[in-house]
Amino acid sequence: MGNLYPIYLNLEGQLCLVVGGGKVAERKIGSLLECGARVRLVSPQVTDQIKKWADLGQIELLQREYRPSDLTGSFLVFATTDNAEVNCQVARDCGERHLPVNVADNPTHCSFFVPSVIRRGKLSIAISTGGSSPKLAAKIRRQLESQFGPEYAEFLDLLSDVRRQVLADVEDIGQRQAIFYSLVESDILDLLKNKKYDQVKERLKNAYSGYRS
Ligand SMILES: C[C@@]1(CC(=O)O)C2=NC(=C\c3[nH]c(c(CCC(=O)O)c3CC(=O)O)Cc3[nH]c(c(CC(=O)O)c3CCC(=O)O)/C=C3\N/C(=C\2)[C@@H](CCC(=O)O)[C@]3(C)CC(=O)O)/[C@H]1CCC(=O)O
Ligand SMILES: NC(=O)c1ccc[n+]([C@@H]2O[C@H](COP(=O)([O-])OP(=O)(O)OC[C@H]3O[C@@H](n4cnc5c(N)ncnc54)[C@H](O)[C@@H]3O)[C@@H](O)[C@H]2O)c1
Repeated sequence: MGNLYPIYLNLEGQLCLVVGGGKVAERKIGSLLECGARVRLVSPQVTDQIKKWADLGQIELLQREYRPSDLTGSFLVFATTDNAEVNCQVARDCGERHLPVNVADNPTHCSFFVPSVIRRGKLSIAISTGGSSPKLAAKIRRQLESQFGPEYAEFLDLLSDVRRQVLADVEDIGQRQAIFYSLVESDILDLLKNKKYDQVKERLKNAYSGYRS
């Protein structure tokens, strides 16, 4: 396998098919729902949590064995059964239809892997070991989790607001770059971490008040 190409997908409203309804399916469905995907699940047996999602109308449940026609309309496919042959058939069917497929028990049949993810508001950090060791990916996630605290979510919200304002107010590209640079390099993250919000306001005011066109 060569280098993997990392991308961030917008799954809002997109139909994702999950084949199999066990522990792995439950984890994949949880993260798909967090991203606003529509989930169709096909599996004779399902976990209690999956049943709950179906009862609440949060996912579509087809409680039977997989058929190739289940793939119709899918944007992404996850083969998570405990039957290697079924998973392999799903991968083949997806290959014929040029559909991206994740196969839980066989990295060589995956056209994409699911990474381990840290989220802090709009910041997301994804970690993959190219299928070599999901356990190491999870360990690195835990290490990074302590390094990137909740203040990053607040910082990004501020940066996003300021960015919109600066793009509207400051015509000169050089000046805009200088403002963005000074904010990113400032001590605002530390101030947020220590809840010194008055000083944060001060920093923001100083950062771009002199530049208005
Ligand atoms: C990151 C994460 C994302 C997610 O699934 O949400 C993820 N696996 C996670 C957890 C996890 N995985 C496994 C256990 C059980 C404990 C253990 O056995 O270690 C646990 C639970 C735990 O660790 O507690 C075992 C396992 N995983 C795969 C196989 C099959 C194989 O390798 O052949 C087997 C062996 C089965 C066996 O032994 O029979 C395959 C894949 N798992 C991947 C991703 C992809 C590669 C990612 C990369 O590039 O690194 C890939 C290739 C396909 C895919 O699923 O996308 C998530 C961590 C979330 C987090 O905690 O942050
Ligand atoms: N990728 C990962 O992150 C990861 C992690 C752990 C384990 N695994 C592997 O993934 C596989 C699934 O693990 P699990 O713990 O979720 O298994 P599980 O036993 O909890 O669930 C298997 C599910 O597959 C369903 N199923 C069986 N045949 C089917 C068919 N023909 N059509 C549709 N659904 C069918 C069953 O009804 C059941 O719901 C195993 O092979 C395991 O080794 C992968």
